[in-house]
Amino acid sequence: MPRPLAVLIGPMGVGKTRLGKRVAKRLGVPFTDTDKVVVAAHGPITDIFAEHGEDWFRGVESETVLAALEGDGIVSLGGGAVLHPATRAALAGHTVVFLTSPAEAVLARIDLGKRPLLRDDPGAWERIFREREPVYRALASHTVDTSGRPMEHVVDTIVALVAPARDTTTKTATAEPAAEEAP
Ligand SMILES: Nc1ncnc2c1ncn2[C@@H]1O[C@H](COP(=O)(O)OP(=O)(O)O)[C@@H](O)[C@H]1O
Ligand SMILES: O=C(O)C1=C[C@@H](OP(=O)(O)O)[C@@H](O)[C@H](O)C1
Ligand SMILES: [Mg+2]
Repeated sequence: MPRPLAVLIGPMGVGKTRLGKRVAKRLGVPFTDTDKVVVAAHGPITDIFAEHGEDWFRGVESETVLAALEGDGIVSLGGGAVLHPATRAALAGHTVVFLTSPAEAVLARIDLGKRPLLRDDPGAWERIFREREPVYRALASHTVDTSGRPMEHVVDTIVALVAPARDTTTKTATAEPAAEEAP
């Protein structure tokens, strides 16, 4: 059964989407951003929050994450996906990379208009992060600070963490038929 090489978690704006895409490209594996899947099916996240509320979004988000965990490659979650118990349970046993960054670095980078939880109160980032941090840490197999260096360097770090798992998968896949051919 396929499984992701790594799942990227962490608060809003740390780079899960951008870095995940670049890591997948570098490794030549598929990339799934669960927010993008939700948006493709239901429209912009700000509109979903306004029309259906956060709880509805979290339900759809969790179903989307569970489906993505049945696939391969790199999977990036939305920052609050780990709030859902089913998502947390499903992440057990996966390679989970917690991306983190100081608040100042994040708030300097992101488009607040696209993040409904921060748009009217950017100071909420730090508060939301502190609330969720124990959950991120509990789920993480690895933690990577994405601030203070060029994105490609952060990509290098994540690739170095994740590539050995891909190499093992490849070797196992090629080794099995050879073993069967032996007398
Ligand atoms: N290491 C980095 N250095 C500088 N900018 C970054 C870095 N990582 C991400 N960014 C920028 O921060 C913004 C938010 O990134 P994004 O991938 O959407 O974060 P997330 O998915 O975690 O919310 C984007 O504009 C992205 O280009
Ligand atoms: O932290 C959160 O609760 C959210 C993070 C967003 O994703 P990113 O973390 O990719 O920005 C998006 O899922 C939604 O706006 C809610
Ligand atoms: Mg994202």
